[in-house]
Amino acid sequence: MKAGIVGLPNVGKSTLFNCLSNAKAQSANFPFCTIEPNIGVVNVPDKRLEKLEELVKPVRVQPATVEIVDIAGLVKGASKGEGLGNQFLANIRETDAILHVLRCFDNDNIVHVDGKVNPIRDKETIDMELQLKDLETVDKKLEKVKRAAKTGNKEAQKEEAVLLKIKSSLEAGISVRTLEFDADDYIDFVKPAQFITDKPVMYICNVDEASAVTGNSYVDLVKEAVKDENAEVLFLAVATEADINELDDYEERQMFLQDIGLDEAGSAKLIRAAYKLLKQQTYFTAGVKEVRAWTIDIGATAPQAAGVIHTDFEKGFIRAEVIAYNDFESYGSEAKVKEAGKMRVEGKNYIVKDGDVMHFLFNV
Ligand SMILES: Nc1ncnc2c1ncn2[C@@H]1O[C@H](COP(=O)(O)OP(=O)(O)OP(=O)(O)O)[C@@H](O)[C@H]1O
Ligand SMILES: [Mg+2]
Repeated sequence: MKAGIVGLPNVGKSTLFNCLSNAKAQSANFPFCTIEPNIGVVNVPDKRLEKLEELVKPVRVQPATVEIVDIAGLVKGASKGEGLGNQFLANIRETDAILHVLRCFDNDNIVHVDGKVNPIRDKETIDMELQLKDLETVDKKLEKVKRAAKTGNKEAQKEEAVLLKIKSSLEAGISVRTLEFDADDYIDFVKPAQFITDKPVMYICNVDEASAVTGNSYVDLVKEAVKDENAEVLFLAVATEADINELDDYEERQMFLQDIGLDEAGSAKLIRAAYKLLKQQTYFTAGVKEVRAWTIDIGATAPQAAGVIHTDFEKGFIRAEVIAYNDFESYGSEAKVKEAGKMRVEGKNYIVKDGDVMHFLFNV
């Protein structure tokens, strides 16, 4: 699962990537600095993992990770190939969620491709290009399904109706993610089409250092503009945090963050939000050799969770011993949790909860 950083050229996408990842992307004050996507595997900060480490004192600790892709900037006309657009749209299609970066800082030295800072117009420009790309997709699909629908094929007629609804919405500037579908229609017709505007989105307002804690009027405008989208809006002093992230020493980084009024890096918040946006959650294994956070889909069953460790664990799954994270923390060890009768045994149908500390029993 990966999240793609999307936005106009020169708004701070690569700089944001550098806040998040230790892989360094080139960032510079000119449009189209990035062409080939930069890919980074980013650790998901999790206080619970730190606590488990403290309690269990393992040899190794392995956090959950999420993949972040820094993509080239899109401009008006990208869907028609403007500014190398088509290639970049393909890069976006390959991601599972969109981190939409909006320039929310004034700075005359930093070029804005459309002349003036205006995050709302910028957002609309990007949305429109993505919607135009989806229109192309829907038109191609309609072409195929039309003939079958005409001959009376019921399934094709159903699909045609769904596609027509998508088409007219896109033409009205409405993204697929905001539409409602019958659950089966969604699974059969919408999901497989992989519409770009169906991917979950989060808005990241790139602000100046002085607005790192409070945001600014641009951020307020963005929040107002997207209030019906059910999407998260975060703000982050991207350039400042990228500078801080350059420092190797943790204490030093904390000091600089406190200087600008933050007790935690905005990028840490962002990574956790991206993880959620990708509909991922964490369970833990807590052995003396290794304490580890594992990533599963929200709604995964115990055998599916076991399968993330090894496919044999899933195939031969017998049962799982489960400790709720809060119990582990309050009793302080597996032994004490057991003593208190708080360890549960769960079977094949158990839906894993975020933070569960798990141990699997299986046959090979
Ligand atoms: N909050 C900010 N305040 C001031 N300058 C910033 C801020 N964020 C980024 N910049 C500067 O803006 C310029 C463009 O940044 P960056 O290269 O990250 O943009 P980009 O969106 O990746 O562009 P491209 O689409 O061309 O790859 C850089 O000089 C960067 O230092
Ligand atoms: Mg870039």
